[in-house]
Amino acid sequence: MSIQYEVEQLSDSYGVADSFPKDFGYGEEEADIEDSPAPSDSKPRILLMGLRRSGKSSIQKVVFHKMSPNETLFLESTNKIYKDDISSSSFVNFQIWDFPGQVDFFDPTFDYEMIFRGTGALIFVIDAQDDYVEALSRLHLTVSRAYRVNPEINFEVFIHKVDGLSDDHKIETQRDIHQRANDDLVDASLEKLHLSFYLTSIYDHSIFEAFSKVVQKLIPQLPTLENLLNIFISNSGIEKAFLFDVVSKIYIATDSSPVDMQSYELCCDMIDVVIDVSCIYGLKEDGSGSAYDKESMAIIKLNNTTVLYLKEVTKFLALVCILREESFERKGLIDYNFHCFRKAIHEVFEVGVSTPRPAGPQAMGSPCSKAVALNGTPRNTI
Ligand SMILES: Nc1nc2c(ncn2[C@@H]2O[C@H](COP(=O)(O)OP(=O)(O)OP(=O)(O)O)[C@@H](O)[C@H]2O)c(=O)[nH]1
Repeated sequence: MSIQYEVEQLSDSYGVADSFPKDFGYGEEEADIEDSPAPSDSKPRILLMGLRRSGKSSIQKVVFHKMSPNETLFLESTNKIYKDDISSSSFVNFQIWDFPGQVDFFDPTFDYEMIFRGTGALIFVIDAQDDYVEALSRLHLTVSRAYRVNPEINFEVFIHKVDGLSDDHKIETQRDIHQRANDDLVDASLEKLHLSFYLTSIYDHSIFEAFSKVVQKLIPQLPTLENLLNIFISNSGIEKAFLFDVVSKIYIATDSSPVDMQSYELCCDMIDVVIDVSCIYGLKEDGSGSAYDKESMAIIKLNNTTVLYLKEVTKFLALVCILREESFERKGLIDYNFHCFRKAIHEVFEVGVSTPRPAGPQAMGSPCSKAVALNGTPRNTI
C-alpha cells in the first residue's frame, strides 16, 4: 500500500482543544506536503515511526494535543503522513510527522531521502506488549536507511505501552530489545549508529519525560540553560528546577541534579493546576485574554514542608521549582535571582535569534544543525 503525501487537517474533533483558550491551542497550519515549501525551507522534523498500532498517534495526541490517554482507544489507524507543526504555540520550532505503520521504503512515491535529510530525530515506537520480532526488523531497516541518508539524525527507540508490564518484565524487555537491535547493527557494520532506548507509556509521565530528552538533544543552548539553572538554584536554596514548555509539559532543561519522576510529576501537576485555574478565573468575561502571560506566577505550599514555585520566563516557557519551606523564607532573594535568571535566558535566546542560522538540509550536518530553531525567543514574542 502506498503512502499518500497528504496531510490531514488536525481538527479538534477529539473535543479536547475546546477546553483550552485559543492562545493555548495548537496552530492548525497543516498543509499538503506537496504544497509545502521545499525541504530547504522546512522546519526540522521529528519523525514518529513504528509498526501499526504501536501507539504513534496516541503519543503525539497525548503530548501535544492534551488528549487524555483513554481517548486514544478511539483513534483510527493512520493511513497518511500527518504533519503536525507545533511551532505556533510551543517553544520548540519543529514539526512532528506521524507515519502510518506500513511505510514501504520500496514504494517509488515515498521519497524517504527528502524526508530523512531534514530530520532531527527519528523516534521508533515498539509495542512492548506485543511480539516485537517484526518491529525489530522494521527498526533495523528504518534506521539503517535513515542513517545512510543523514547520519546526524538522533535515533530514539520508545519501548512503549510498558504500563502492562511488571517491573522485572520491563527491565528484561528493555535489555532484550537493546541487545537484539544492537546485534543487528553490528552485523550490518553500523556500529557507529547509536540508538537510545526509553521505556514509555501514555498512562503516566514517562512519555513526557522521554519526549523531553528527545527534544533537549535538539536544543543547542542546552548546556548554557543547565548552567544558568545550576547557578540559580545554588544561590537560591532551591532543590530542583525545571524549565518547561508550558503547552506540552516537556522540560527543555533542568539543573544537573538527578531527575526523579515524582518531582517531575509534581511540577507537571502544578502547571496543570495553574493553567486550569487561570482558564476558569483568569480570562476576561468575554473569554478574551490568555491563560498564560507575563504575569503568570504561582506558589503552592504542600503539607510536607515543600514549596512549589512557578514563574513565567518567556511566552512559552515557565520555570517550576521545588524547595523547602525554610528556604522560602528568603523569598526576596529568590525573586531577585529569578529576575537575573530570566534576563539571562532572554539574552541567550536573543543572541541565538540574531545569529544567522544556516538553513536547509545542509544545515543539518553542521554542529548546530541538529538544533531545532527556537521559537519562543524572538524579541517580538518575548
Ligand atoms: N496500554 C497502552 N496502550 C496504548 C499506549 N499508547 C497507545 N496505546 C493504544 O494503542 C492503540 C493504537 O494506538 P495508535 O496511536 O492508534 O497507534 P499507531 O501506531 O498510530 O497506529 P497506526 O495509525 O495504525 O500506525 C490504541 O488503542 C491506544 O489506546 C500505552 O502507552 N499503553
